[in-house]
Amino acid sequence: MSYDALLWLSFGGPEGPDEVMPFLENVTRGRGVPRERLEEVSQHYQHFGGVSPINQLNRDAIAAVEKQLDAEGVRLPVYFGNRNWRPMVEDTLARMAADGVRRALVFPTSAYGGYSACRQYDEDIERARAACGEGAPDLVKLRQFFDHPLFVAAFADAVRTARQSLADPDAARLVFVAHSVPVSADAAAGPGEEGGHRYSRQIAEASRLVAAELGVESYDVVWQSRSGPPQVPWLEPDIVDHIDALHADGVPAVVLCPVGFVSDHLEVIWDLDNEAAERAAELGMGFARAATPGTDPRFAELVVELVREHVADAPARKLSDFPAAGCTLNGAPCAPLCCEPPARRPA
Ligand SMILES: CC1=C(CCC(=O)O)c2cc3nc(cc4[nH]c(cc5[nH]c(cc1n2)c(C)c5CCC(=O)O)c(CCC(=O)O)c4C)C(CCC(=O)O)=C3C
Ligand SMILES: [Fe+2]
Repeated sequence: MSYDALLWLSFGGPEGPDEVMPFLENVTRGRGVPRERLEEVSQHYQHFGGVSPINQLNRDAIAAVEKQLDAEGVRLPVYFGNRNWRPMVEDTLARMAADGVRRALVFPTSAYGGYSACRQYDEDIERARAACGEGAPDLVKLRQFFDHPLFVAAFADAVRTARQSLADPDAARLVFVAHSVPVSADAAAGPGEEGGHRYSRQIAEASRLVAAELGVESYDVVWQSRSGPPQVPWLEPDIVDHIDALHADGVPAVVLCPVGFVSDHLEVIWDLDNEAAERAAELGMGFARAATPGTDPRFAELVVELVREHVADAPARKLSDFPAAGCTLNGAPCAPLCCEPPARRPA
């Protein structure tokens, strides 16, 4: 099967103070996130002049992928579209259609399964194709890559580098962090034979692989950026509470690995570099945060490898036995009953 473009599909973020609220409204429409939470999160963005780094990080990553495609002699123009902010994927897809694209691969900027990390990108694909109407390009999403050797190696090296910034590197506890999701959403995502929990299991698996690469036997997996109403349970513990718990156990320092993300976007630089770092400082603990892999040259290699693997119908290069799901046509779910949205709560 041949393809005539690659669509880079991401979350999106504001690029100025006036864009913050409209962006947050796009993210949370119909999701029952309390107004107070929105006000609070908008302050995180305003702290950085209303600019999330995510769009520029995506543009930089795309430039690196274009170079890599070129170096490997793969002729595939790359387009950039987002779920929640400009460039919106609907507009990008319309431009692709106008440029004569008939069939494109889609790289979603999330390595994982689950509703928010996988299925919601399928919904974006469906929505953009519906908006495009007659002549919408066919869109084939690339697979989940949480256990790809290049993804794991980039995180492992980033942890090594972060650790070196600490006074006593060997005393630091390794803590993996990913975006929390509602417990019900996690339980609902994953086909029958997995019994749901695809997202949290893949996070645990990626963490295990990175720790193994580092030769670290004991580590933790915790969550960040909880949203939603307080009475709804989300995956726990939260990273800030966890730092308290480690301190109470006499742990002198932490090295955080944001294994759930591919770029140092706002939730990483606020919730980890700001909130978590501040708590560690208050407690007199050493703190270091590993970089995400998006700017590592191996990430561009990984993306091009996923493209080539798909086009050649080659076996997936992966370090775990977990299914390499996520690869579907025109926004279809990756398995029956996989990653369907949990029942929505009224706002
Ligand atoms: C699993 C997951 C990922 C990882 C997978 C992936 O990377 O796709 C992720 C990534 C991101 N989440 C981001 C930002 C936000 N997420 C929110 C809200 C939510 N995230 C959720 C889950 C996830 N989110 C969920 C279940 C909600 C509740 C509302 C809902 O059910 O949808 C909100 C609303 C305000 C609030 O925090 O309450 C914001 C602003 C940004 C961009 C940061 C920037 O601007 O640089 C990125 C990359
Ligand atoms: Fe899925």
